Amino acid sequence: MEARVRTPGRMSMSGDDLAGRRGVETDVYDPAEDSRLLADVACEAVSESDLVADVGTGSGYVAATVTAETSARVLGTDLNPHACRRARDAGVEAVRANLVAPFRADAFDVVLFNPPYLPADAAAARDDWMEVALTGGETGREVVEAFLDDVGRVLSPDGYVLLLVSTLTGVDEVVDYAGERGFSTVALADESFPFETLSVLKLVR
Ligand SMILES: C[S@@+](CC[C@H](N)C(=O)[O-])C[C@H]1O[C@@H](n2cnc3c(N)ncnc32)[C@H](O)[C@@H]1O
Repeated sequence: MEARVRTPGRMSMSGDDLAGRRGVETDVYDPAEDSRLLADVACEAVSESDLVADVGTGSGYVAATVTAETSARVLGTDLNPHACRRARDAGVEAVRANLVAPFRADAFDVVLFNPPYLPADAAAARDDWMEVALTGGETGREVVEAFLDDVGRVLSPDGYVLLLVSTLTGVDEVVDYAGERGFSTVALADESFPFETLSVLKLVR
């Protein structure tokens, strides 16, 4: 599966852009530069013996890439049933789940998440799966914060999170929120685009 580079990316999407994207999209987020950045960092970080969760797996691109490059077992999860089907078609073990809710404590060595992070535009809001893939409530951080509230529970003692964030979402706010949940944070990679910088944060306790 190839990551498709979108120009411009989701960072610069207005409501019209979203509508246009929806016009050519189905129900599943196609891999883009954010997916590729997270996959690249994860391929460097993950070991063969790790059990990995790819939360919000979408097409399964990140999970499939990490499995192919590292031989680690990667379980994909997504709220969107169409995404779960598409990920399975790509060879990914995928389950429908809200974030990490169904998983037992200490289940994963590594949790990956390329979250919905755009602040929602109430005027352009649509009740569909692309909205779920792209927007994180009024601040853009609502899904990320819900994730940070629970992800520590499912991490093994030496486990860590690789989280894709954007300057559009407020990186400092995400780092502060993670800190309040007991995580320290280091940025492993950054990539700048005209309208935003994407970073992959490693969160450890
Ligand atoms: C930006 S897309 C990323 C897709 C894929 N990981 C990638 O990098 O190409 C965000 C994904 O998170 C999923 N998602 C949104 N809210 C979720 C939730 N509460 N629980 C699980 N998945 C969720 C969306 O359905 C979407 O597939």
